[in-house]
Amino acid sequence: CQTGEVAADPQLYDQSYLSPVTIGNSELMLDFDTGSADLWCFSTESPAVQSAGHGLYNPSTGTELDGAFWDITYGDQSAASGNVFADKVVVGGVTATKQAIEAATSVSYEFTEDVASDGLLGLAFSSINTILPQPQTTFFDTVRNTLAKAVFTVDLKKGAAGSYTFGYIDSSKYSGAITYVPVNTANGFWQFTADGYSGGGNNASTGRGGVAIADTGTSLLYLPASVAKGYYSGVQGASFDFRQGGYTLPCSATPPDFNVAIGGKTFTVPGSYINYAPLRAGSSTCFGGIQADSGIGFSIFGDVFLKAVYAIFDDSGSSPKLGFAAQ
Ligand SMILES: O=C(CNCc1ccccc1)Nc1scc(-c2ccccc2)c1C(=O)NCc1ccccc1
Repeated sequence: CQTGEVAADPQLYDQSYLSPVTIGNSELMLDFDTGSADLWCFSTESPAVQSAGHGLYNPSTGTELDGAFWDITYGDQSAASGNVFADKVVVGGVTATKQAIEAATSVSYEFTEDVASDGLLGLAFSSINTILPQPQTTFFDTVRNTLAKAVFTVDLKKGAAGSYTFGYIDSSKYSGAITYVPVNTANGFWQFTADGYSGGGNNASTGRGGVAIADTGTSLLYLPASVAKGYYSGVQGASFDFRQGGYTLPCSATPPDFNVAIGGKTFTVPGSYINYAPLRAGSSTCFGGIQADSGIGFSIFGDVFLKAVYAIFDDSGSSPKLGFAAQ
């Protein structure tokens, strides 16, 4: 009965959180991503011009999955592709003896430039794993039956190291009760329904909720356009800047707290989390932590929301469920 815990280290402005993972005999820093289902990493097979500065997986310790390849494109059009090996993976003491490792033979510049990240560890459902001709399981699905309880938890923090646990819920990480909601796995995400929103200007259209996913791999909180518009209508100096592709606000602003009703419980995102980051170093204009989910098809509860709660990703019952508790 395995259990384990691993640190989640915030990158600049909490843009992403990285965790140490042992793959074969390399230790790499991976971005744990509940919004995708591929475990991929830079490798000795990646072109040097693309992998400079990154930790590399050396497939010599693994067994190649003949004829298997992978190719993934994310919503921001960043992309990676390569071939597949089976190798040992250890996360916080939890061991998968034969995990599909997707070794990159090509990555887009966004990944090359993010030198702190050596790849991603997908924690969405294996149904959206991109390996062809036969999709493989995520790390969580691979070790699930060996865990004390088929759950993992997410405790991200603003500007400080948080943690992921596997196989147990850490009662010291939250206060009050855990509120559970059902998960719809049809799209391969940890997808749930939010009941409603409040806070900010004209109370951000309280009452109308919608379909959302819990996504550690996305930095911000993407909400229905009407909710985002309503929220910023109460923030002095905030506006939708189409050149920046979203809402911006003065870095000197203290935006109001934002409340989300889920499972009949209200969770609050402190306003300071919504003054996200300067457009570029030294700018006095900041990008908003709440943005419109237009064109995505659902809302994305990314790190701006997740760092305000303790989140439980529970696949231990007859159907998966998500739990949220106040940190
Ligand atoms: O793709 C994910 C989870 N992985 C995030 C990630 C991590 C590292 C590098 C790149 C991406 N989540 C989801 S579910 C649905 C979308 C989406 C977003 C915008 C348009 C269409 C689909 C995304 C996604 O791409 N998230 C990351 C992101 C990047 C830029 C803007 C918004 C969201």
